[in-house]
Amino acid sequence: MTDKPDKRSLDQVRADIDAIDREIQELISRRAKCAQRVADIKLAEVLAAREAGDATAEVVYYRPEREAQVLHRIMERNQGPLAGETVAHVFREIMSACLALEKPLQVAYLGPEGTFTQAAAIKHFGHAAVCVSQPTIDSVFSQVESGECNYGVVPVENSTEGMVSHTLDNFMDSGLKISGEVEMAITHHLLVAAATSAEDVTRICAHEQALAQCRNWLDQHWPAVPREAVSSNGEAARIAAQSPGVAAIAGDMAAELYGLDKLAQHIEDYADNTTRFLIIGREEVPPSGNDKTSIIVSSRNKPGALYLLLDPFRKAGVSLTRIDTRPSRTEKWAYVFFIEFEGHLQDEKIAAIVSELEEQSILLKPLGSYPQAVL
Ligand SMILES: O=C(O)C(=O)C[C@]1(C(=O)O)C=C[C@@H](O)C=C1
Repeated sequence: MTDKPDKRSLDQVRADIDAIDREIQELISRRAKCAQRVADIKLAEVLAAREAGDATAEVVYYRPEREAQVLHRIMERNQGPLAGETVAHVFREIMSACLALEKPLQVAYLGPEGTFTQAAAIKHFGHAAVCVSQPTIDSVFSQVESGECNYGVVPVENSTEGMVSHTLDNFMDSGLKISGEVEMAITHHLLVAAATSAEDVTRICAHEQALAQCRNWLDQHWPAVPREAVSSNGEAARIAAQSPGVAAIAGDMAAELYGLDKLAQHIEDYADNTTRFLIIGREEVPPSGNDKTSIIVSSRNKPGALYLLLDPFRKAGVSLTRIDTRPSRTEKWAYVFFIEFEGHLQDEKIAAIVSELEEQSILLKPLGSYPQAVL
């Protein structure tokens, strides 16, 4: 049996916590000053490059490969009692704040507010990034292309609903690069305005994908209540906040944003429902040591075409993480494949595979190499 702590020992431990907090705060300030110094160095380097005749040189404040390395190292050296991922989340926010001191990032995401895409943007960039809601995937791309926003966040695949073809189609025409990926476990709740009871609910609203992902649960628990598909779960939550008769299916972010109560939690039919998002930007990302590469390849419509495209990966022992095909949109493209694999375009082995593929395909477009998701 452990002794009940007395008042003095509680005070003592709190005094320890106060002293530790002071130290942590000092260290965070020192770290932030380092980030400011980093920003000065980056700016000086770009000014020197411009003076030397490189008119296109631009300061790149956000460095995804460096952030991934920092977060990996934090998780590796973690000794507990906090989980490695928990500590990494804290450092994610510290780096986010340090980067905002260098330059606040504008991040376009597929909105509206309260959707999982916004949650993905915050998970990846931290709370110091300025996240800007966009009505469509196209406008996320165009905001980044025009330089209005530094980066964009778009959904690319869902473990139960499959790939988001509109995102992949955008890559065919865009010069943007993938600079990162985020995975989000998607958990849905049944949400209502405060003080609404189950008996008051006469309609359930959600995006059609969310309605599909919760179909069995709804059939079992709410068979008689009409369901209505709306443009997003965030929109459903907004409606529920204004109309007590409406329940919304949405995630924690929407519940918090609109101050909704949970009538039921985790109502999705499949527990491991995950959505993957891509970060899009204008720069190529240097290797982090733990990277993925995405390419678009089109090949001639001849027997064994897919086999020929995949064989270089098999020979080099490189793991594919995804392969998808889209209907070709030009006459000469017979097939268009989206292929993702482990490694970086700057790795010799990967560069050799890509040049072998180039010989066999009508078109090969690298979409970028980027650090594998850490959190
Ligand atoms: O190392 C850099 O290039 C930094 O700008 C510093 C820092 C950090 O806080 O650690 C901040 C932003 C970058 O995205 C990466 C890392």
